[in-house]
Amino acid sequence: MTAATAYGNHAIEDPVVVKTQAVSPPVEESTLFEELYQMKCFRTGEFYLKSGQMTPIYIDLRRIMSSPRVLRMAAQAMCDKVVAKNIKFDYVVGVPYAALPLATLVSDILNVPMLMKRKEAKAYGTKQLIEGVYQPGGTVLLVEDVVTSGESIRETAEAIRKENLKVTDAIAVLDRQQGATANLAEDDLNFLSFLTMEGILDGLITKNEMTEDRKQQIIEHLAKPF
Ligand SMILES: O=P(O)(O)OC[C@H]1O[C@H](OP(=O)(O)OP(=O)(O)O)[C@H](O)[C@@H]1O
Repeated sequence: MTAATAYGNHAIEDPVVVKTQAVSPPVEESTLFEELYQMKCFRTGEFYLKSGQMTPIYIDLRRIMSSPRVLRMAAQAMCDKVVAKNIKFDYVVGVPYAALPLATLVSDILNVPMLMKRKEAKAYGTKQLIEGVYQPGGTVLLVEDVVTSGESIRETAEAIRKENLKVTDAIAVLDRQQGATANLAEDDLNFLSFLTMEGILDGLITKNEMTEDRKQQIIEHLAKPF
């Protein structure tokens, strides 16, 4: 029997219990910032993004998979937001690769099935681009780690929509605030994030690692078209 839940109709046999809110109190932005700071996820210098743009600040959330506690906290933060916004979905898909561990935990915390989108289809086996068990017509929530332009989310949504699945919402741990919200809206995707670049820069000011002037310079740099 398929179980209908607050998150939609699951294509799995067992009754589903949504267990999100009872598990732990909501994650605070400042708490997650501190954990990411301690894990050295924020680096200033000269780095290049997927888009080719130079950035004076690089945010590497791939590091958090090395701490199950912090990884879970980041996933919980996204779950809190999804629940607060009352977003409904039947499947969770992480944008490959960095968001895959996060998506796994979001799937576990919300008890919603996960699917996996490959970067490239394999040339052997089933040759599928989307792995997992799903019913056409189901709705997918996309999970990202860090978003810049939103292009990776857009590409993932496109591949998922080709499988006759719906995608209306995407959530990330962090938005670099470089146009993703507007870009994704053009593709009928609502985008939410738990943290923002501005919040990270403010946090680095409190750590005496950045001045207000430098923050403004960085914001101006990141606002340039790329
Ligand atoms: O919003 P966008 O402009 O698409 O940029 C963000 C994407 O860039 C990074 O992935 P990356 O391409 O480095 O690949 P990875 O996840 O495999 O490390 C990040 O994990 C996002 O997926």
